[in-house]
Amino acid sequence: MKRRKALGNVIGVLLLGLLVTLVAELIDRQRQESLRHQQAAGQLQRLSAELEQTLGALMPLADPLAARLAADPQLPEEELRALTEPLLDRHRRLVNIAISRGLRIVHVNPLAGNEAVLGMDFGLRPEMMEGVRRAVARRGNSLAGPLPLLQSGRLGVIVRTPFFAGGADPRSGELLGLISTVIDLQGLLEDSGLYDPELPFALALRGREGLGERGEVFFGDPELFHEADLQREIVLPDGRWMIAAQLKRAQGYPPQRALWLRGGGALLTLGLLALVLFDGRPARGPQWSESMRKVPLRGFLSRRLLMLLLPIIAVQGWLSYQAALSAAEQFQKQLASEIGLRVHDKVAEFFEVPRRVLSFNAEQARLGLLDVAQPEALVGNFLLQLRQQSLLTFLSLGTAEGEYHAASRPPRGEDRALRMLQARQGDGRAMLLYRVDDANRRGSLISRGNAHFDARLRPWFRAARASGSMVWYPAYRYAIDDESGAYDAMGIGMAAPLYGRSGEFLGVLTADVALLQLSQLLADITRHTGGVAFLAEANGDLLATSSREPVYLLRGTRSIRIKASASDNPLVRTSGQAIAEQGSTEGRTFRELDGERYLVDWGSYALPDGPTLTIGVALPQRQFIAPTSGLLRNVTLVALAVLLLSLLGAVLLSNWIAQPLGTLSRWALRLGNGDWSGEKPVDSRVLEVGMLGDALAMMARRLERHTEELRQQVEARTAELERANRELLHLSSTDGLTGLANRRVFDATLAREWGRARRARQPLALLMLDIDFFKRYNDRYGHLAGDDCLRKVAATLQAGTRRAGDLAARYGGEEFAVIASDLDAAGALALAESIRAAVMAQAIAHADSPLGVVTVSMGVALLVPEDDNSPEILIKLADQALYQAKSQGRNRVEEALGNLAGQAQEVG
Ligand SMILES: Nc1nc2c(ncn2[C@@H]2O[C@H](COP(=O)(O)OP(=O)(O)OP(=O)(O)O)[C@@H](O)[C@H]2O)c(=O)[nH]1
Repeated sequence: MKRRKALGNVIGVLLLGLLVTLVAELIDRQRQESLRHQQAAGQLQRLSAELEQTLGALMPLADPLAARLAADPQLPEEELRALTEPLLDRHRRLVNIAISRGLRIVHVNPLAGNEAVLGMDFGLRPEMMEGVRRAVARRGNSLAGPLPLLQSGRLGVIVRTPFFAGGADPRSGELLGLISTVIDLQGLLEDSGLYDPELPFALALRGREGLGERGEVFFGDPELFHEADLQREIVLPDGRWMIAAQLKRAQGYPPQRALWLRGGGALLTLGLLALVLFDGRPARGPQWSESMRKVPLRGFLSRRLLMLLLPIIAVQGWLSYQAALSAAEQFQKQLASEIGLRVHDKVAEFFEVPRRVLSFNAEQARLGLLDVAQPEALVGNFLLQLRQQSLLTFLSLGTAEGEYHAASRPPRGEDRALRMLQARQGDGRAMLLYRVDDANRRGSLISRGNAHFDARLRPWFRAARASGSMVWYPAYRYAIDDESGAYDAMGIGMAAPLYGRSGEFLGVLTADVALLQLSQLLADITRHTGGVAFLAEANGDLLATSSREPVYLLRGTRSIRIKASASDNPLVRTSGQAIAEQGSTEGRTFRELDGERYLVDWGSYALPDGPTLTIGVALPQRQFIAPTSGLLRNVTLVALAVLLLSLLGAVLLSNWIAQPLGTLSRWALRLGNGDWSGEKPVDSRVLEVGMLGDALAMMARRLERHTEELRQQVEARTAELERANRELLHLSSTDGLTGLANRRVFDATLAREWGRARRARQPLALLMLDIDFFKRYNDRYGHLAGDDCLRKVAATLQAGTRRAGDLAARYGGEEFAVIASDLDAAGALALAESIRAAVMAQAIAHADSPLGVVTVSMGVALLVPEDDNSPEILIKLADQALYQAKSQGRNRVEEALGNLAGQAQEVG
């Protein structure tokens, strides 16, 4: 029975352990799943933003060309080719560029494979007119498609850039034509990371012609829109696309997590099993299986409560710990993302400066508001702009003759007053640096720099010349030989070629920012984080670091770029190496450095129309660990507190339950031992305990009453028994007829008195008495009268023997005997005589007796007990004497004379 119960407990615990483990695993799986969902949502958001950005960067691609065509609509085919060629070269996702005059396409690049497009009229292609109309109505870029491309059958989106008749306000002019830039959609998706089989979700896109959810599905499985896990909107310049994502099936639960969880569950189960198996039993001993040791209720309850509470607390603690970990993880990612985002914003803001400034100036030049022939006025204008743009380092013009006119803010040194730089042909293109006063007037000459500065050899000039349009040029070291080293820095910026009315080349405008400024911005962002942020080119060459280490080395006049993975700053170097190892354009990883763990987070940033850069951020993990460890510590403390409170609660509760029961059981024990004193010791408010106390009290009262009754009954019965015993004793020692001692008592008394007399060496007398002619009496008066006569003789005998040492007994029939101690012969004879006389004196009528009354004959014997005599001899002697009395006439006393005399003499 007990064994079966123990087996049941073991099975119960195993099932409980299994259940707890399964539930914990289920919760963890769900948590993992929701984490995966969150991560996917974040990834989709990032990639969608990337797509928006990539599209956004491609949209204004044809703007400079449009500006050029607006100014000069009749450019010959070769010039058109020269203008479109660099665009196609720089942007690998461009499939072709087509230019229409009015609505008829007059130029397409490349021509090979696109011959069908040439001469095509949009007016005759209604499916294309929609996008064209939108662009014309907006008087700006519009995104059309996606459409299957005539050439490849692949999907392409088309940016329609209309251009209008020029003048002061180009917005009012009539439509001159359109530039159609065809972009490969799949390539676009690849660039933004959306076309990647490794993505954790499947994708579909809808919203052809920017119609959003009303538009057709043009990419992926349309079904996805019905059962999407995630949806997002992609905002286009004149419409929307919708993106739907469905999470791919999980690759399975991480086996390590399962191992941990199941191991924990198994340990918990083992712990519980140990508690159950050794609950209240000695660990070993012969009685282990025979009997269950009794355990106090308090201990029993405490253990049971703990058995119940411990798994709950353990599971609760574990879940809280996991939640805290997850919160910490979220916090960590959020912080890293926030800093990444701020860096990203700053970088975007930084690179927007040269683009904005240059676009403005190029537009001014196109409108004839900047006159290259008036360099003084031009530089004055530049200085004004420089004052408004604190990030701008250079705004310059390089003329077709190699002259140089610039306004500048020196990136280094104490003296940051604006400078005016000029290298004129008249001066042999010697570089002169002047300080500029607040009114933008030329001040003192600071330095004579390069002896023969030729703007045409500078990278910005060459880039603009090569592209024929506004273009980013690669980062380069400034070539201003300033003695104070104020220009010992690198710059990056945009350059745009300027053309005259008749298309003649006038020079190159450039707006440039010193990368030192960017380093400063990055330093501001990461100042209190203990980490670094840096910007590098796609090949890893550093552009700026928040730690402001040099980003290039000088070898003579040559500058050698430093890669992030070779930076002097160990953290930048470690991060650069991590990024190089991973080889992806964005990612997140952890790296150890000097015993500190860092989160390295990087992403790519594509300059609009320019190169793609890498933004890296490395943050020490203690930044995240501090709040996290606080959280974890709190969770652990709370779990411990709950554990202690549970222990205390279990003990208190057990005590509270066990204490009154203990008192009651001790009381019941006292009651069992017959101690009725004392009142009910417990007055509990708990119904069951109260009832038990009342029941025990009632039982005690009943038992007390019952015991008292029993005691009284026993007392009465004992008294009765004693009386009966006494009566029995009396009856067994008394002759029923006469009330004298019977023969048994006579025999015992004689033996006892004989012994006593022998010890005292005193004589013992025996008197034998027999009624004379009693047969006759019976015969005459009847047997009843005979009995009555016997009683009367006995009463006389009793009355005559009142001494303490005398015993009168019925010897048998009508014969009586008297034992008399302490009497000599004379006394014995006298006693006999008095009895005889007393009987006769009673005068009981006896008609058949010679005297007419009842008489008695008596024989007396007396002996001092010796070795040669005995009680039997004494009886015999008395009997002989009686016989003599009978034979000598009756009614007389005879003595056993011979012996008696001798005896008496001896005694006397
Ligand atoms: N009524 C009555 N008679 C008894 C009792 N015991 C003995 N007897 C009678 O006593 C008589 C004794 O008679 P016997 O021994 O012959 O002697 P006796 O008639 O007394 O003559 P002696 O002794 O020679 O004088 C008998 O007849 C018995 O029946 C008794 O308890 N009650």
